[in-house]
Parts: sequence; structure tokens; C-alpha cells
Amino acid sequence: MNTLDHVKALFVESIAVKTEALPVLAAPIVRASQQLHACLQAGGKILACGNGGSAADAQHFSSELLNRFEVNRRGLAAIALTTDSSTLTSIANDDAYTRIFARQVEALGRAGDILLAISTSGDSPNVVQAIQSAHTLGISVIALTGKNGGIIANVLQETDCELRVPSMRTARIQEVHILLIHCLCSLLDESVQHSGN
Ligand SMILES: O=C(CO)[C@@H](O)[C@H](O)[C@H](O)[C@H](O)COP(=O)(O)O
Ligand SMILES: [Zn+2]
Repeated sequence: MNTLDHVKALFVESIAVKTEALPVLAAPIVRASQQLHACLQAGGKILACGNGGSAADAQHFSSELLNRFEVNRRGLAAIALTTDSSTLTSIANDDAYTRIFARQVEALGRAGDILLAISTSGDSPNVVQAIQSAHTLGISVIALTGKNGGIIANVLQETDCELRVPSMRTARIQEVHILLIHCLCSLLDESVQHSGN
């Protein structure tokens, strides 16, 4: 394949995954945004985590809530658990890398908060452990996954919500994850404006 065809194939594949995701994920996205809005209105906060590109997604999401997305509205309570290198390295060094998010969930999380757990495979042990700690504290989970949902799909509870991208390729899944995050931000902008809160 020449390089132009390579680029074209990547675009075509990305568009195809988004087209396939729309009918599967539209209604769950609306439900997830309602869950987020209810949590924020009640004084809760959103904790976000993930590895690699998904760590960047967690930060992308929290900055759009804390600061702004497309309209001027109040700042919304969100924390990315991926940003504090002192905290991350000390937990990984003294305890285990698998505990880097769980420990922060246990320290910062309160019943009624929401954990946004991002993993394309659904198998990252540190994200799985964060979900388990969240459950222990009465924190529900919105999981952005892909592939077959992995371990995360099996540990989620009824009150949680999984948005699983129908693709087996990490990069394509991430491209839809960022679209899902922007959908959630857009719906939140609208709900916060309409409710005045
Ligand atoms: O961004 C990419 C690949 O596009 C990578 O950094 C990727 O996020 C990392 O390999 C992650 O460790 C994958 O973890 P996960 O999505 O399976 O939970
Ligand atoms: Zn990437």
C-alpha cells in the first residue's frame, strides 16, 4: 500500500467505526450524561482515569469540565487521577502500579461521585482496581471500553454504564472515545445551562 492509500485506509476505518458506533452508543451516551449531571447537581464530582492515550483522554475530559467546553457555564467538579507524578510514582513504588488509581479513588472519592474509567481493552489492571475501589465506596462507574469489554465488562454493576466501541483496534477505539467525551461535554453544557445548575 502506498502512503496516500495508507492514510485513506485509516480515515475510512475511523469513519466506519464511528458510523457503527452511533446506533449502539447514542442512547447510552444520553443516559451517561444524565448520570453525570445528576451527580454534579447533587454536589458530587467526577474522577477520571486511564493509561497512555486514555490518560490524556481523562485529562482532556476533566479540563473541559473544570474550565469550559463550548459555552460559558459554572466550572464542574472533575479530577484526572493521571496527573500528579509524585502521587503516581510513590503509590507505584511503595505499593504497586496496579494501585495508582485505586488508592486515589479511596482517598478522594465519596459516595455519589462517578468514576470515568477509560480502557480500550477493558483489561488494564489499575483501571479494574479503581472500579473495584469505587464500588466499595458507593461510587458508580461510567466505563469507556472497546474490543470485548475485557475484565471491566465483567466487574461492572447494574448502576454503572459501559460505552463499548465496536472495534478491536486500540487507535480506532480511542478516536471514538474522544468523540464520546465531547458528546458528554456537549450534553452537560446543555443540561447545566437549562437547569441553571
Ligand atoms: O495511545 C496509545 C495507543 O494509541 C497507547 O498509549 C495506549 O493508550 C497504551 O498502550 C495503554 O496502556 C493501553 O491501555 P488500555 O487502553 O488497554 O487500557
Ligand atoms: Zn495513541
